[in-house]
Amino acid sequence: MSSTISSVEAKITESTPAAIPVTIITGFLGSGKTTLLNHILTNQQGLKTAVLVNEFGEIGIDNELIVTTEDNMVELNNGCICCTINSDLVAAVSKILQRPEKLDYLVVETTGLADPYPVALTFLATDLRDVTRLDSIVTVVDAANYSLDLFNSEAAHNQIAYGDVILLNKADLVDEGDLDLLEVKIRDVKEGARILRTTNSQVPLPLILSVGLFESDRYLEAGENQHEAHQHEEHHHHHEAHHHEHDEHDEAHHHHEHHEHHHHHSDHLENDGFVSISFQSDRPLAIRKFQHFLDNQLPPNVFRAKGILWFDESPKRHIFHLCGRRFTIDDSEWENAPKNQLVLIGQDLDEEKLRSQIEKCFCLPSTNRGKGFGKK
Ligand SMILES: Nc1nc2c(ncn2[C@@H]2O[C@H](COP(=O)(O)OP(=O)(O)OP(=O)(O)O)[C@@H](O)[C@H]2O)c(=O)[nH]1
Repeated sequence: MSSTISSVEAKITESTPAAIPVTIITGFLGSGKTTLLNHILTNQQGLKTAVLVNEFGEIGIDNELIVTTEDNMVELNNGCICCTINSDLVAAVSKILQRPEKLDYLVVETTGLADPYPVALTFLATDLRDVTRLDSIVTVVDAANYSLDLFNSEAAHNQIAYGDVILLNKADLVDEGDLDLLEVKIRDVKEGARILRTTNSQVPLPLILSVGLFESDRYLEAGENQHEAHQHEEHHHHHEAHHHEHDEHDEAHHHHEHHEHHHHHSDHLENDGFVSISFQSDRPLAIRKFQHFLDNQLPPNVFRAKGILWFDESPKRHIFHLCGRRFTIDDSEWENAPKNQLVLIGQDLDEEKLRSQIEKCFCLPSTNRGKGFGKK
């Protein structure tokens, strides 16, 4: 480590005695980020932890799925926090820090399509640097869907490249040999990566929080060279720099090359071609029709879906997750009036067709439920 870098680090430490440690949780769609967040919130005892969640999709399903009961969660649903040094993110964090109660830790969960680099930079290159200390970037990898991630998304690649700790999650779904192969692939993207194998993101918290793993020098150097003059293009620059770092690796190389020519800041809002379609209704779904939709109509380009579902046949609140080709539906209890909320995320989706197919899964309004026709 050069003396310049050490002095930059020393300066950061010195100038921020009461800085709140921040961990960024990143990882591709459905990899287990919210599961990790819940694990942290449940087990980080005695510490006041605030969470900031950025979700891809118009309806925030995650706020229904995160275990916090206190008013310590902030959602940023309008747009992707990864796109730039983001004033919304700065404002949201500043607001959390201004609360009267003392805060011990901040965890930021990015969307599955976010590049963690600009998120990290937002903590390093704005006023936040005086009040926060970026502790680590934790990347959750879905071991059952990994190659697909890498193939389809530049963000997925960067999440691994910038992860200080990488959780090889969903180890229960993959056999040992495949996990070994995956580790090799991940080390191709990030040499010397700290990889931990997990199921349900259950990692001992001392291994990921307050670990001081984040190497601010890498980010600050990039900032010095490229960021100052073109604040809005740091994302682009980053990819260029990153490209050089990894151009030995064919998969990553092709991938990056493709984006390098087409990547422009505003394009990134399209999130590597992923789009989300949201559905809400206060009519119940017919279980057989929805099952038929899942089994026979759901196209393979829907990569991720999540929802809080209400079935006509069941008094329960059902939590629906689809990651790749696998889906689960779990039971819980309604705390509010039942309704349906569903988000589908994928590439090249035929929105009109999907909307019409889902619409057909809802029950016709019945008179004894007292709802008018077409009521939404
Ligand atoms: N079998 C299995 N399922 C898991 C594991 N970890 C998480 N899941 C499930 O995977 C689904 C997605 O998990 P989330 O934690 O919501 O994933 P996420 O990364 O927050 O998803 P997005 O916010 O949509 O990107 C849920 O159904 C989880 O219960 C695991 O280790 N094994």
